[in-house]
Amino acid sequence: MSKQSPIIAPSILAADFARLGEDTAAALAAGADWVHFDVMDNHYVPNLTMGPMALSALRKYGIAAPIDVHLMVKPVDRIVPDFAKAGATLVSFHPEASEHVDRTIGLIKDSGCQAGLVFNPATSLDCLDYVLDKLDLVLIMSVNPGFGGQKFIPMALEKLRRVRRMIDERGLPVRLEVDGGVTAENIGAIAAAGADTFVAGSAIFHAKDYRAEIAAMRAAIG
Ligand SMILES: O=C(CO)[C@H](O)[C@H](O)COP(=O)(O)O
Ligand SMILES: [Fe+2]
Repeated sequence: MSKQSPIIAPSILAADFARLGEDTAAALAAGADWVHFDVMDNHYVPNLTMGPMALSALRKYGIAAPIDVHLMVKPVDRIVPDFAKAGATLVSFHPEASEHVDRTIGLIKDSGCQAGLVFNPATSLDCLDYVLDKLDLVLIMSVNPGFGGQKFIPMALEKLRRVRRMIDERGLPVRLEVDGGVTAENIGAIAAAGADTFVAGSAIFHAKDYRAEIAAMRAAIG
């Protein structure tokens, strides 16, 4: 199993919160594949964003694309079924935010969602040895979580290469996602390091022309 077809997932953290439905729909109409939905709890990370009600509102508005929920909340288990009911497609969490990583993965799957595990820049990949075959996605953070608009941390590239090797050696259909500071300028190097799923917030939503920005990203991925 090698790299899967590229997915571009705009982080709506950088969208206009006063017109979230329209802005999300505009990014999808401009060629994005997924919606990346950042959930911050002012506890696991020092910021506060959106919950299941906002996700449900996007579904009601008519957003039908896969919604990739990035949970930066601790503890994580209690809120997982709420996001599943609200219409999440994939739910990712940080191992530090769960007392029992394997149990949380099971909970996400039993709720009817795909499961992802997220690694901060300084978090070890050790637990992946034990759970990689149960995951649908591994997310490598290329910034410290909590805020959009930060600069890409280059050491994420080596981590991506390591996870790409693990996925390929085991022949697993696991997506490898990157999140934080992704731009049309650095996305080529990120793809070459093994990522196939790209979150980009500021680069897309702060661009004048979403379509041109997404097209430039796709061209650079190759
Ligand atoms: O999880 C996140 C931050 O914790 C965001 O998804 C990430 O920062 C994307 O925003 P940008 O592309 O602006 O860096
Ligand atoms: Fe994120």
